[in-house]
Amino acid sequence: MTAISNVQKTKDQLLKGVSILKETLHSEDDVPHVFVVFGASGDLAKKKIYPTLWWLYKDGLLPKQTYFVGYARSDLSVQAVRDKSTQYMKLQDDEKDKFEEFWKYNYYVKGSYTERTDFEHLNQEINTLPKGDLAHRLFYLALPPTVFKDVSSNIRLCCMGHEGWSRIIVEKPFGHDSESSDDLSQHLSKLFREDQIYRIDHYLGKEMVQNLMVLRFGNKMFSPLWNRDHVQCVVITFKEPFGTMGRGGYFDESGIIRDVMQNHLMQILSLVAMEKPASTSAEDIRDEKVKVLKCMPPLDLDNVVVGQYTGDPEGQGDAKNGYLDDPTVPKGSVTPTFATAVVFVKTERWDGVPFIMKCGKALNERKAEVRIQFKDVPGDIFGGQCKRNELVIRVQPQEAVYCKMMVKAPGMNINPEESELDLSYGARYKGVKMPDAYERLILDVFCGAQLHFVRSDELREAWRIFTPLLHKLEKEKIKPAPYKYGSRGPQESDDLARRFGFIFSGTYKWTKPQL
Ligand SMILES: NC(=O)C1=CN([C@@H]2O[C@H](COP(=O)(O)OP(=O)(O)OC[C@H]3O[C@@H](n4cnc5c(N)ncnc54)[C@H](OP(=O)(O)O)[C@@H]3O)[C@@H](O)[C@H]2O)C=CC1
Ligand SMILES: O=C1O[C@H](COP(=O)(O)O)[C@@H](O)[C@H](O)[C@H]1O
Repeated sequence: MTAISNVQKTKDQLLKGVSILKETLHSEDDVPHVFVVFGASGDLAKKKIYPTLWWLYKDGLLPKQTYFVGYARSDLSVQAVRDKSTQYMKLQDDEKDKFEEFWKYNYYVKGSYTERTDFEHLNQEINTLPKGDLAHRLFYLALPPTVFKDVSSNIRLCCMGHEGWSRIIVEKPFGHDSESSDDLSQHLSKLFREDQIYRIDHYLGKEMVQNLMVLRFGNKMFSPLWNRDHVQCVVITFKEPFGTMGRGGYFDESGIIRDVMQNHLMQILSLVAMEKPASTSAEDIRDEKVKVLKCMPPLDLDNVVVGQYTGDPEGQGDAKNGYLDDPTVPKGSVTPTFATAVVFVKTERWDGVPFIMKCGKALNERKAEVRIQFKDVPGDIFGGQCKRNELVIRVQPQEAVYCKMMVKAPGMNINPEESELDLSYGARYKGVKMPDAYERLILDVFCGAQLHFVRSDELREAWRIFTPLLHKLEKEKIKPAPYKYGSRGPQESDDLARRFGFIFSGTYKWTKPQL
């Protein structure tokens, strides 16, 4: 089959998938849906939630009668919300009429997060929408954690659907440590059933994270290799090339371990390490993920490196400033902006295999990936020339799956050379639109699909693994290793990875294929 017809086939399959989805959603067309955005005045709402609702709306993926209600303390209007969010909506010239139509379904209600009467007022406003009293209701908490409890209690008291279902979507942070997370979970569980709670970890909405299950369980060739007999180590990386940029005050409360490692990287780790689930149902898959976490002992400080970026005097703009130069960061803060941690999964499959999680801000590039480094080939006959195979699943940017392998260098001699099997999505799936993580996840909430959301027991286990380390770092005020803005992080991180058997040869060179 030619490359072009392959692309067409993929598009056809995707279109078929989308039309099944539309059928499912539109089967509820006669019941109105009301999507309430709490914190409609905020950053998340303008940058992610409203743009996502617009993309879903314009693609015809939402049930026919869906109304959007923004709620916040600020004295705003629909026009003000629209003005703030339009720049993030990637509006095309030929979409202007549809865009006007979208905003006609929008409403704005001003109110506090604490007063019951304000929520009664919100409920009255919802009821005045066409068949509003019968509507299914989705409540998105795009809010700081300080008001989670008040808002969720008030929703329960005043705003639940009478005939239709109600679902609540919660953004991280889900607590600060085991105790605070349990407290929040208990609070929510008194108000809502687990099937009404959607805890967002937006990494679970990314194409390549969702792909992990298919790669692992839809291919015979990987399963015999996916274990301690063949895998030397697994490296899961998140890198961002910018610092906290004036948001240091907010970031300082959490640090990179809470911000990225305890949630996004742990979610990826459990999908890489889990056993094959009994089915693709949300509960079967989440059961397997929880089992992985249960087999992981708490993190040991000896297996962790924390870092904090310093300014690069030769850098441009923001790169000149270190974390501590941010005026919103408390003086002398020891909050890590970088961390590498080695963890173990004590199962028959993985015992002894280091899982190296690495994440940081103000680094040399933007990248998120999973790297499976395989063991050396036993019984070498090539005079030590062969490098370890690596299977890399690049989550972003430029999604790809590639396998670094040895081949005979083309020519008359038999010399091994490093090369790759390369599946670059940009080339293989040219022209196919990759939905944004939030698009997939919000659509899942409409459909009632909980697979890509965090269950309360997953959360509890993840905090169990991280809480002792976090408390120790904070109690002992452990000083992070400095690293320069724009570097790969502190040297200590590479030393740690090497100590656990990861080998970087520095010899691999990738030649981008000419398309
Ligand atoms: N389809 C595609 O798009 C493909 C793209 N490529 C590209 O080719 C380039 C090279 O490939 P890659 O797989 O990264 O292989 P490399 O061998 O260059 O790097 C492998 C790993 O070694 C780490 N590393 C880099 N420098 C050092 C160092 N000095 N000490 C210790 N560890 C180090 C990197 O970690 P860290 O992340 O911490 O820097 C990375 O995880 C990449 O940019 C990759 O994206 C390759 C194949 C296919
Ligand atoms: O959750 C978070 O993720 C973002 C990175 O998300 P991405 O989709 O752009 O990779 C990160 O910048 C932020 O600090 C963190 O809270």
